[in-house]
Amino acid sequence: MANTGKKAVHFGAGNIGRGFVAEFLHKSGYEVVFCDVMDSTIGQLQASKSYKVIQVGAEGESTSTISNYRAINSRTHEADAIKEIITADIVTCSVGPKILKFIAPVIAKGVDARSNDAKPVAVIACENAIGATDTLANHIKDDHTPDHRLEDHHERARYANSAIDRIVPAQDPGMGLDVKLEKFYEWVVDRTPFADHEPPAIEGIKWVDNLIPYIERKLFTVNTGHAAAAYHGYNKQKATVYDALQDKEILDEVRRALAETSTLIVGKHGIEASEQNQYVEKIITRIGNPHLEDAVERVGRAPLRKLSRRERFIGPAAELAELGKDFKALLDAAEMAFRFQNVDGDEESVDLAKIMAEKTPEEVVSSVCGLESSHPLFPHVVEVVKTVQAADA
Ligand SMILES: NC(=O)c1ccc[n+]([C@@H]2O[C@H](COP(=O)([O-])OP(=O)(O)OC[C@H]3O[C@@H](n4cnc5c(N)ncnc54)[C@H](O)[C@@H]3O)[C@@H](O)[C@H]2O)c1
Ligand SMILES: O=P(O)(O)OC[C@@H](O)[C@@H](O)[C@H](O)[C@H](O)CO
Repeated sequence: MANTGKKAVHFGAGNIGRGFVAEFLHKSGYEVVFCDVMDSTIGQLQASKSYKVIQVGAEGESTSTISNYRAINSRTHEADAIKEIITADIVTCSVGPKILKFIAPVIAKGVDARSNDAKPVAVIACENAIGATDTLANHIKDDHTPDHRLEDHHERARYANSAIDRIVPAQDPGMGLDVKLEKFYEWVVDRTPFADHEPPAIEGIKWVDNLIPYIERKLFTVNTGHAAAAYHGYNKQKATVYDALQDKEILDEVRRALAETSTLIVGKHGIEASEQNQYVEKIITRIGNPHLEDAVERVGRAPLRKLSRRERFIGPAAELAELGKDFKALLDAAEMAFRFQNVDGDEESVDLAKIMAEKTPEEVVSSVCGLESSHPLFPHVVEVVKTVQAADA
């Protein structure tokens, strides 16, 4: 791809960062400056001129080569990262929703030092969370920008929420920087922050005026189904999501959970039931891709986040409970998530085990799931927690 002289700074050179975001930025002619905190990844990126993105699926394999990048450790070389942001066209990130607050200070300093005469930098968080860019923007503006610099902050940066969908499993360490992923992708971004400017030219982005139906449909179908398969699978000692879905009982659980979220999505967003059914079928095929080897531990990672109020189980179940509709399968999957404790390498699963051992069921539901005791879902989740605590005792 010809160099257009445009530059993107991307925080998080992990699976989706290298495998999807950087691939599309590269294809669109941007130089990509990766910012990460893992010396090993930064070192490999600095020592190489290119890496490969390998798409796998029933149709076979295809490969793209990513080049024209640099890399900075933004923790140890913060000043260098700030310098790059001052002259960047785009800042993206895929670091995980809980890490946004740690990258906010460096982005805030870079944005604050930009000229108001330049086009505002487009900031797009590519995380699995509703309103992730808003969360990042709030950290940047509220916690790291002086009050007197807020009034014209929008002259220096525009913040757009996004929904990003592509399954990128944990990579075999022998792969180096190369990334194996599925062929399918979807990247939907809110156009409204760019009403008075052209949005940045990035191949593959679908620009929309109302992102909520897209992000909710994605999170409550792809990620609800994925997580349900992973947690049921983990509890039946399955290694991968593919293995889990070969078990008819688990596949039924996934289908039941997605039937519940479909009721919500169809009713709330005016999506045709037949279109949602097709979407569900496509998701079940995608998460069951035998070529991906997606470990249940990766898909179940961070159970405290996944059991939280706006996330893939409690979020839709709470809305269904308010509507008097069925949410049983979502709570069956949540039960399996509560059982995802002390998993090797997963800090939140260790914290979850501690919380489950030390707190009353009511305290668990209010602190982990963020539900008020007056909410109609509350007593049902309390029963789930009681069951898991009794089994743990
Ligand atoms: N993997 C997928 O299939 C997929 C798909 C869509 C969205 N996502 C979302 O993308 C995000 C990242 O997921 P992933 O699978 O790529 O995870 P990952 O662990 O492979 O990558 C995260 C990267 O962020 C880096 N990081 C951590 N703290 C940092 C900091 N303070 N500054 C800069 N970099 C930092 C890590 O070193 C790592 O390289 C998550 O929000 C995830 O939900 C993932
Ligand atoms: O990234 P998480 O931890 O929110 O969820 C794990 C997977 O479900 C997720 O990474 C999917 O692979 C991805 O969201 C597909 O688009």
